[in-house]
Amino acid sequence: MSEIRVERLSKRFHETAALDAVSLGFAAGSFTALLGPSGCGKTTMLRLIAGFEAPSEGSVFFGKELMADPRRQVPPEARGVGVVFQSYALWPHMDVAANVAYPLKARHVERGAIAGRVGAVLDIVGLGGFEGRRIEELSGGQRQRVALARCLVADARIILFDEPLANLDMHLRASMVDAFRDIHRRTGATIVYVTHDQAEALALADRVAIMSRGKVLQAAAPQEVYRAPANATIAGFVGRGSIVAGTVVDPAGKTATVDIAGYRLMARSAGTSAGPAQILLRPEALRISPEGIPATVLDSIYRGPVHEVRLALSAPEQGSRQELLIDSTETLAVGQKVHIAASDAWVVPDV
Ligand SMILES: Nc1ncnc2c1ncn2[C@@H]1O[C@H](COP(=O)(O)OP(=O)(O)OP(=O)(O)O)[C@@H](O)[C@H]1O
Repeated sequence: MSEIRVERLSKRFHETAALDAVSLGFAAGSFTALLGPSGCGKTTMLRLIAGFEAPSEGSVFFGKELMADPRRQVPPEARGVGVVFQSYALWPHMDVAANVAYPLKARHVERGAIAGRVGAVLDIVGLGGFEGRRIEELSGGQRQRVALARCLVADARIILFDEPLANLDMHLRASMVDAFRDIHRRTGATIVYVTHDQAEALALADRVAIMSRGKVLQAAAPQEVYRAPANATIAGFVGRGSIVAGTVVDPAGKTATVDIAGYRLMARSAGTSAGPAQILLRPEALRISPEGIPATVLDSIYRGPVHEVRLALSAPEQGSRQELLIDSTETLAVGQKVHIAASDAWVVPDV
């Protein structure tokens, strides 16, 4: 059974509630990224699913089968789950083939069948022909691929990743992201992937679960988490952007008219009422225009094709200074006065 469901799952370590009554389903064959700041409970959730920790309260199901509750705990080795950690947990003195073959040997798979299976998974992770290499002779990325191959050889229907790319440089990370996507396509396994890197989560997963302080704040498709974050914490955590104070002038269902610093624009909303509101503006939806939100350039950093420009809103009635981030193809001078038009905006729900 490759569907996972956790129900009111809690884990306390002394006074710390590492996980706090979380209910979440992971459909068979889905790829979910658990995303959130350090200490929010991502690894704890993974360890409870794998069986390395027992719940304080609540339960873990694989399909209809109960894996764990406070009274019953199916041991990790009986759950049929593959786990890949950021520390590769390989045997450095053994060669690649021996490391990858380990789960098959533990299951007493016939010797003749092992070499073929090992060769096949090494091909999948791009290490065909590396069987005889010693682990100590491999780069970090290659080691991570061996760990992945060892997980795949066991044919697990559920694969759990705990920050598997955290120790790799940017270039290697990009190539491993491709490898993970490929593996998900090939195996159809249910994948739960822990990361605190939002770009990785958005690129890989078909669903992102944003966690904070032991709770899941929002679990939705990457596009939805980015375009329609359920609250200001998520908006600040996923993608670049600015949350500014505005006023909803006309709620009108899913497209509200809002006023920001005296300029009116249309904003998507989940249903809001008239009055003060927080508005999320993403840099790619903003541009310099003859008419728009009045602002002053604070600084400008060249980031490849565009300049990332930080602006102060000219809105004396708002009291505290409010900032806006835009991507501009033009070079702008510090202190320059401009107007900003927005092709998209989101009224952040009040929670
Ligand atoms: N074995 C433990 N004993 C005591 N406290 C723990 C233990 N494991 C985790 N915690 C605490 O539980 C909370 C959640 O930890 P967890 O490792 O799940 O967070 P995380 O989101 O994976 O963080 P990171 O991104 O830093 O790995 C933290 O406050 C942590 O200190």
